[in-house]
Amino acid sequence: MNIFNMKSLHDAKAIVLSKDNTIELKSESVHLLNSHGRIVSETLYAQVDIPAFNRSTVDGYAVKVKDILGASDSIPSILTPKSEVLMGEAATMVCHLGEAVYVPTGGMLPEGADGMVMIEHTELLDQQTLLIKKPIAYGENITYKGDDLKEKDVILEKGEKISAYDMGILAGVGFGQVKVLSKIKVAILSTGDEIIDYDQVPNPGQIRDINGYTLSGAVMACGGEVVYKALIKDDFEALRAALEHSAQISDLVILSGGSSVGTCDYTKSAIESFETGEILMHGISVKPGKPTIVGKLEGKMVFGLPGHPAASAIIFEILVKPYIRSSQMRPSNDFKVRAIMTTNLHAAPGKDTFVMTVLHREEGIYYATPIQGKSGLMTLLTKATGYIQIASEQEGLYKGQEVEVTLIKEVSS
Ligand SMILES: Nc1nc2c(c(=O)[nH]1)N[C@H]1C(S)=C(S)[C@@H](COP(=O)(O)OP(=O)(O)OC[C@H]3O[C@@H](n4cnc5c(N)ncnc54)[C@H](O)[C@@H]3O)O[C@H]1N2
Ligand code: MOO
Repeated sequence: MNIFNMKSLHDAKAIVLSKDNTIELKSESVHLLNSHGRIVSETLYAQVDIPAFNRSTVDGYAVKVKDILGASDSIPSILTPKSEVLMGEAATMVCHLGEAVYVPTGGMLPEGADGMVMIEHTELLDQQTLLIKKPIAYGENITYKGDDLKEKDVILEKGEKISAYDMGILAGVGFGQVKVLSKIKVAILSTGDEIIDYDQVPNPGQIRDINGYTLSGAVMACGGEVVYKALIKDDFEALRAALEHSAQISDLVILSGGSSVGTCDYTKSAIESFETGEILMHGISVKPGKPTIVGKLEGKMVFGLPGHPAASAIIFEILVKPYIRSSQMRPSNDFKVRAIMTTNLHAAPGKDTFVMTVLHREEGIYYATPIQGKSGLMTLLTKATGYIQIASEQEGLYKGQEVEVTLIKEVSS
């Protein structure tokens, strides 16, 4: 009985990421303070120079460098100190030959000066006499107008994610509002008669919804917004109604459970029951996650993930996350670490096998220890630092072999 029309992982990814199936997110304007982690929807250019004026990087005296060539402790150069520059105010004086002007760190350099001497290399004998005991190079201890960023320089390219440092530079050039991609709107449906919410007490045979929350967190971590989250019983009409509502209010629908072929697994038939519904695949040759369904409804992608928490999480990582990133114009850039296997590991022949793994580091080398367990075990995910992918043609991995671990969280040691 060939129930699944199985796709290889490669083909599944190609279908999910094909131009016909990806969406273009709209653009919106957000306040700078809310821009962290958002994706810029148009290239941002500096509108001014940073710094906007020549300024000192030290507390000291602005001088003409040729006045103090060869200055030393034993034969200091003698200059006349002039009025000082005040922080936050324009330097209106001019530094002439034979003169020095006091400038605090970050203060504006007076016209005529071409170097800053640190105060510890000077000695103020009286109001008219300043000894300089060390020479400096032209431009020393000065940042010039536009050294950091010049007007029209690119700050962020379209599609880049805004970091904390980017927020600072955007403030520095005066951006109060930033044009970013709207967050992808995601509906998450946890299906199954046995599923109850966290605040209910399970009767025998019932379990609390884990996937709905894992998937919500995973969507948010990818920069998406969960606009609808619901528990749906194994009831064709209820699932159909939830799918219809989800497709209307979201850009993407994710279901968990009901992807297999049990009598109550309605996901596939519910999608197909709509005129605009279509099944793109049912079954991917991966372990875990084989019964995954990918379809479309009203032009929106619908991912039917397996109910087992680890399987649904792996399929999110390898299929849904790349889909969300492609909608954000960002190629997948999973962070991988090379590590040494601490045990032998068997793979499922003919399938790409994904195994949750703990990483530890000894003397600068990472070691990967697979967490053995069934895909229904949630603790696999909470313990794991990442996962190993064993290609379908490989029989397994051996102890001591170097592998790539794709990180799903930060490495703590
Ligand atoms: N005859 C076959 N049976 C199964 C096959 C198969 O190929 N032939 N594949 C197995 C595999 S692999 C998986 S994975 C599961 C997937 O089944 P479903 O997607 O239909 O998921 P359910 O049966 O609804 O649930 C499986 C398991 O996960 C628990 N679950 C479901 N939802 C949640 C949730 N939101 N939070 C926590 N746990 C959840 C559910 O109670 C079940 O224990 O099918 C195999 N069967
Ligand atoms: O997706 Mo299933 O987890 O291979 O058991």
